[in-house]
Amino acid sequence: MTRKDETSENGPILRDISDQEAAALCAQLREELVRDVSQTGGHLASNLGAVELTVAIHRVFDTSRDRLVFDVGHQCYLHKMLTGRREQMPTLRQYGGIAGFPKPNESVHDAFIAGHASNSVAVALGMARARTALEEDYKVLALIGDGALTGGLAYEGLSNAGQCGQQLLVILNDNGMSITRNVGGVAQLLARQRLKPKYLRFKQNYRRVMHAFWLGRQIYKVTHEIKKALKQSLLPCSMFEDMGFTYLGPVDGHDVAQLTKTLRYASTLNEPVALHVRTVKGKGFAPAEANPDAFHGVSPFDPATGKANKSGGENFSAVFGRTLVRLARTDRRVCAITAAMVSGTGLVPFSKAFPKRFFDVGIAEGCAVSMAAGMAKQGAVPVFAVYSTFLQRSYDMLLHDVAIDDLHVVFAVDRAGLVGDDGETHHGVFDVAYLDTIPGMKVYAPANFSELDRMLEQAVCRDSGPVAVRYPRGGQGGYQEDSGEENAVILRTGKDITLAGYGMEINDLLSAADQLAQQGIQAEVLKWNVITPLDCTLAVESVKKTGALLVAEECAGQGSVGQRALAALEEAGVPARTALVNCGAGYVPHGAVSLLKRDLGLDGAGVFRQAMEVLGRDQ
Ligand SMILES: Cc1ncc(C[n+]2csc(CCOP(=O)(O)OP(=O)(O)O)c2C)c(N)n1
Ligand SMILES: CC(=O)[C@@H](O)[C@H](O)COP(=O)(O)O
Ligand SMILES: [Mg+2]
Repeated sequence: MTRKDETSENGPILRDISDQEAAALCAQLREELVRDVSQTGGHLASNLGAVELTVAIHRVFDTSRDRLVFDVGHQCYLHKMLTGRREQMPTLRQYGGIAGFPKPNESVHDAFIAGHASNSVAVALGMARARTALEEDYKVLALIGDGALTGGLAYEGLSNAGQCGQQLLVILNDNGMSITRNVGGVAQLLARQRLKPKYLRFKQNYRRVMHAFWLGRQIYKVTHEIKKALKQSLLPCSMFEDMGFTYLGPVDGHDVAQLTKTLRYASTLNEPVALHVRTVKGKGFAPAEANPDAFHGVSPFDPATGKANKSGGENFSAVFGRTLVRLARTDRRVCAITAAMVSGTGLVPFSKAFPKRFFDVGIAEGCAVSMAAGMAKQGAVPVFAVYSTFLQRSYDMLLHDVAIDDLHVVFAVDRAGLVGDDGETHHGVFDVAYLDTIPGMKVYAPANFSELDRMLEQAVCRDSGPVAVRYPRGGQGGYQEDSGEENAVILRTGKDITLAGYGMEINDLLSAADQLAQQGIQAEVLKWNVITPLDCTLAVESVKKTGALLVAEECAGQGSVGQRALAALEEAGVPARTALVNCGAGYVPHGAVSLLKRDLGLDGAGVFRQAMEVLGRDQ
């Protein structure tokens, strides 16, 4: 049986439902959303806040033709539910299931890839321009949150879009929150903008009073000045209008009837329109409304209480945060920077202990790196804690602002390697290559908590120039010793094959070495502690002995440590049978890290299998 809310041959999916039916559908979707995400985990709070908005959009626009561009895309679950994927929600973010972000290869309704913030307006503008150039006829929408609006790329998009002179609807979903409370001047401007209804009421009353009584020129002048001051304090000139948009709002984002009416009106305007919608992050699920930060991205939980099914346990981010607090206690030059990821990067304790030395720049990784460069130039020791995938945004700032002058900026590169459920937009598999291209850069790859603690101290207190410490999402593995201060160390000696790697992959190499030992093969296990600049002296010596090298790493194949190691062998004239095990040339999908590693041959069994192949041994 088809459902009224999922059938669309032509036109908006929900075009035929009444306001009452729309409100009932919102309640039902909200309930299902909580139920499904409590099983799979995911971005619950953002989606709860976008229920009415998504339903209203699907009452007005036909997303199979009209192009709806999500910013970040973490708030697309309702859209997926309404576009034929409602039954698949229990597979959300699971290996082989539907993705947690829009994917054009999943549905014609997903107009564009999303995952990284602030690009939606630029992408939507590109679509609008293509539509006009190709003389086609459809609407283009960008749905952007107030958090994403802290990113510079959003303004590049807006600045161009406002002047484009054609239909383009930017919907601002303003809930006052990024992952944590939104920061910066634009967040303040939006907060004031939300007071607009009060201002309008004031204006109406003021006019009425002025018409009723003639109070004389002097009084008028005085009140005019008061009004001007009030206007400046309550409603600074609308940023959107100044950029060329017709500004509508702010509108109550949980009144589906009103939203639909406003969207219907907006859809008739053949010009750039900015619709400002006020929403509540976590709306309708009390634990999420009370704690939207904790429910931004959740692991499976009890839908009755909101309590997580499993407690998280110790992780690299928390160890990083603690170590940085320790270092900052003895050195007042140490400062911490985040780009809207204060909780994810483990910086909450630092922000509380040293509020004057803690800076959240919003979703502005480029700004964070340039700001860190400025701080370093003036004698501070800035530590920018950032996810590997988001640091990609700052490649030019790394090269231009930090490296040329060899400034001592420390990069705490979190979520390095596979991250799991977020998938291809979020895996930290490119930093190994891109950081290696930065002149003067040093990159540490701790394999466990105690190495992270020591290497971070080294990076902050004793190194100079740009230096990064990269570590993965989650907890440590069985290998928990500190391997010491050498650039590379032999953890286990053997004569038949060299298994080399760094970071948490060491656990899989040691497991493979155990499995090889059961076949009578003695593997030498080499661990790099520093991967840029890469010192291959020990690796070359080892391979001279074993005649075979396998390098395993959770990173893209191009620019990998393995590639560099092979080049070093060639340069040294050491012949060897070799295998490079990594993420290859493509993108890695979403799913549990253990399953992704299995598919890539990066788990212990996979490394064992490939080592056997290198050695030409039957299994
Ligand atoms: C370039 C980049 N940096 C950081 C992030 C991590 N991130 C994901 S969602 C989010 C907050 C987004 O806030 P907003 O756009 O207001 O959406 P809301 O969750 O409030 O609906 C952040 C910082 C990201 N996705 N992309
Ligand atoms: C949507 C987004 O980019 C973040 O919310 C990200 O999903 C956080 O990932 P972690 O769960 O690893 O902090
Ligand atoms: Mg927000």
